[in-house]
Amino acid sequence: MNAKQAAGYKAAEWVQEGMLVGLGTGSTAYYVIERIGQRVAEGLKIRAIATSKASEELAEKYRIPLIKAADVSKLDLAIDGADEVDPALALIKGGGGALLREKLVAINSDKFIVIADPGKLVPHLGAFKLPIEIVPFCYEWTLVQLKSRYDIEFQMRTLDGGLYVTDNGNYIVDASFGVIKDPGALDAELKQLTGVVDHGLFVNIADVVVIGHEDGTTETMEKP
Ligand SMILES: O=C[C@H](O)[C@H](O)[C@H](O)COP(=O)(O)O
Repeated sequence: MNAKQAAGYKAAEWVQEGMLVGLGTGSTAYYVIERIGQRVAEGLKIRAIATSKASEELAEKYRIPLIKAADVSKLDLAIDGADEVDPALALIKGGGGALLREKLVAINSDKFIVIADPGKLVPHLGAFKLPIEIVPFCYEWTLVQLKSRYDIEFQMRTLDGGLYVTDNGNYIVDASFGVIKDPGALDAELKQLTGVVDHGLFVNIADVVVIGHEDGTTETMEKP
C-alpha cells in the first residue's frame, strides 16, 4: 500500500449503497475508482459521473455504472485528488488538466472529499503553478490580459509539441503565483476575465481531506 492508495481506499468507505458519486481524476483518484470498482464487483449498487475521459475509461473497466448529468440534479458525494491543500482546505487542482469538470462535479455534490498524500499539504497555495483554462479563440489576447494584471510568469501548457487541449476543447495556462495570499479574492478576480473559463483554485468547496501515509494509515482534516 502506498500513501495515495491508502487515501483513495479510505475515502471509498464513504460511498454507500444507492449513492450518486463523482469520480475524480489523477493518480490518487485512480485508487478510489479501483476500490469502488472492487466494491461494485462485490455487489455495491451506485451510479457515477467521471470528471475526465481517462476516469470514465477506468470506471468502465471496473464496470461502475455511469450516468449523464441530465439524469440527476446533483450528486451525493465526489472524491478527487488535489495538487495543493492549505490549512483552510482551499485547493489547487488541475495538474492533470481536468479542473473544469472536477469543479462542476464537486460543487454539485453534497459532500466533496479530497484525497492526498502528505506532500500536497502546504501552508499557502501557489508553489504549484495554478492552471487556468481559457478558450482557444483569441487566447493570445487572454494571455495578454492575464500578464497585464499579474506580474508573474504564465506558460501555455503543451503536449507532444502542440498546445495542450482539455477534454472540453480548451487550453490551459499555468500561472506561477508563488504564494497566493488570498485564494478567495484571486478566485473571484480570475473568474471575471473574459476568455477564462475557470481555474484550479477550489475555495470553500472541500468538506473533508483524507491524507494517506506510506504505512497505510490515514488521517482526516475537516473544514474548519
Ligand atoms: O486535473 C487533475 C486533477 O486536479 C488531479 O486531481 C490533481 O492534479 C492531483 O493529481 P494526482 O493525484 O495525480 O497528484
